[in-house]
Amino acid sequence: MNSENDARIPVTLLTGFLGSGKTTLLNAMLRAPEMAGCAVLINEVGAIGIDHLLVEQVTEDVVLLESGCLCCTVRGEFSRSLRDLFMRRLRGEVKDLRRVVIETTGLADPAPVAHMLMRDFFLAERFRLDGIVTTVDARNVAWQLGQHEEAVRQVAMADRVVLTKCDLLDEEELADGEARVRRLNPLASQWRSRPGAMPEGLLTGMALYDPASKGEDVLRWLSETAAAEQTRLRTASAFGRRTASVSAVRHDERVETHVLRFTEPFTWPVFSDALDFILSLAGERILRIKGLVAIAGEPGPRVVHGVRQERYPSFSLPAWPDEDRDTRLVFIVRDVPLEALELGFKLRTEAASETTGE
Ligand SMILES: Nc1nc2c(ncn2[C@@H]2O[C@H](COP(=O)(O)OP(=O)(O)OP(=O)(O)O)[C@@H](O)[C@H]2O)c(=O)[nH]1
Repeated sequence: MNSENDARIPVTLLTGFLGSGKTTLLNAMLRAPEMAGCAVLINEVGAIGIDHLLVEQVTEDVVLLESGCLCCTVRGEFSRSLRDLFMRRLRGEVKDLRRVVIETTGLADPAPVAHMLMRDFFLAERFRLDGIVTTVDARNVAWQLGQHEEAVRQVAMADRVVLTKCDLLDEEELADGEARVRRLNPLASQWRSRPGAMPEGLLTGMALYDPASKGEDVLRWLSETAAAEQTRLRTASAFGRRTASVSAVRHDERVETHVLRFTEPFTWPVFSDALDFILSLAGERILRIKGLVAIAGEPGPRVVHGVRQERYPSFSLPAWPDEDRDTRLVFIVRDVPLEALELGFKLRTEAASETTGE
């Protein structure tokens, strides 16, 4: 069946390593007129979700998948959410559903998600995996592809790759990033991001996702997923119950997500200094930071982002996006205990308060 006379709802999988610009690209995509009628499923690991609060509310249908990493819990909340979406459309509660975009976590392996969309009978009859779009952080491409298997899989399985942070690099560095991507996946088309805009034609002409065009590795990952699924089904029927995970260990076990929460507002210089202190101590062991920070006297939170040791410009929201007014910081780290982060923050903010008398 060609995709033009296929009535199934196209699903785009938006993936990419930690901090590579998925949410930024998603916001740009949702502003594009051709994305009208798009529902969004956002998956986040960690005790709190922040990304869904930062997706601009141009679509009413933003669903947060928070019960764990999508690739590990694919049979649970993810398939349920897609089913619910379809049933709500049938009941007329979702008026216009022309596309679904699923933003995965930065550590997700796309293979189980792709496998589920292609093999689950209910879903495969109603939705079609249109394609996989992967964001690649041009500034950190060598580190990501060199050290993180998840990043390699995300690029290898992509139909379209968007190189991000291009505004921060020169032509030679960008060409190097593109060449690294091409070596892993010569068939994926590549785009360079432009701040605030969806790359032109990014989603046009994406036919059905075709794993066969992606090389042997991708076929192997998909078949490993299928084999794990068979084992799961056998185990499930043997014990008469369903289990949630497809694979016991899919991620680097040393990578953890910690959440710090503070009830008292900060002053910006004190917070900023404490965060810099943590970054200087933990260094390369910090993979990603993001959070909402309560600043005394400001009506909305400051949004902070960091990838490895680099902090990105923070910005203020005019109002809090939900009822919760606490500072919430998510740290994705390797080999950094939560207590070290807590202690670092405590020491530094207390010292600053003593100096300034706050
Ligand atoms: N200069 C610049 N900054 C960017 C670009 N794309 C993203 N960023 C910044 O990079 C940081 C991370 O971007 P996100 O869009 O949150 O990245 P993400 O992939 O959704 O992050 P996770 O969900 O944590 O994996 C933010 O501070 C963005 O503003 C870009 O093209 N140029």
